[in-house]
Amino acid sequence: MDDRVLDVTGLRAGYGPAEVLFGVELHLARGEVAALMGRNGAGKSTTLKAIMGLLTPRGGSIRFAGQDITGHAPFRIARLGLGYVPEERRIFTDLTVAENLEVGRRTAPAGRAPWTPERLFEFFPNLAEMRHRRASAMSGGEQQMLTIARTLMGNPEAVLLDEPSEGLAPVIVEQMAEAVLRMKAEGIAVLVSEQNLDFAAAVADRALILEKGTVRWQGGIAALEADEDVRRAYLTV
Ligand SMILES: Nc1ncnc2c1ncn2[C@@H]1O[C@H](COP(=O)(O)OP(=O)(O)OP(=O)(O)O)[C@@H](O)[C@H]1O
Repeated sequence: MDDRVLDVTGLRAGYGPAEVLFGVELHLARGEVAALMGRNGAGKSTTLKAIMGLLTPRGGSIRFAGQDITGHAPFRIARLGLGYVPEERRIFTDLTVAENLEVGRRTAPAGRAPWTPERLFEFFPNLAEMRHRRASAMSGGEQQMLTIARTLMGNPEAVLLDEPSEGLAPVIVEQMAEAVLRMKAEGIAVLVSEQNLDFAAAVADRALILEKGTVRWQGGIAALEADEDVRRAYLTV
């Protein structure tokens, strides 16, 4: 069986006249966590949006779970088992935590134990405590956690996570890292866009670095931590 859950080749995308991605190549193995790194504007969010179908690819191909999904609508891609957690939290602020989770519920693929609110509350004890609270009364970090929990209710095989640590307090960042590691323990593959090397090192096996819309470097996280030249060239400001 193919060990790749996601295969992106020669991906080009942009906004109007602006070309942003110039042939991105990346793959994600089943159950692995990979960090998509690079400075502001390198094209990380654009890559995730193009994979998810929120932006129509201008070239290249995207395969997910053995199917060509290039140019497919986001809801069809989600239905195949690809979850997406955008930078801006997408929750219903008028609904409670428990109701938000119900909105995300989708049938699990055969052979996989489905996520239920009860299982998720074990996973995210903070959310359990506030299950009847309206999402509007939650902090930004809590809302981010709820977005992840709701994505899991869709029983994804892989999740695209856009800059989960950005703008969050250190204690929430730690919880976020734990959440990613738990997803990995459940066999869910995660492609996480991230600028913070500490966060990437805490969760990922491998890093890919984007610069100006192409992957310039890829390798193990330990290799990246040890390579000051690469970090200086592509990561630090
Ligand atoms: N909606 C948009 N319309 C036009 N240009 C955009 C749009 N969104 C992003 N861009 C441009 O695309 C380029 C890549 O942006 P992208 O958000 O993918 O970068 P990023 O690596 O995710 O960085 P950041 O951390 O700032 O989100 C930038 O030059 C940005 O200005």
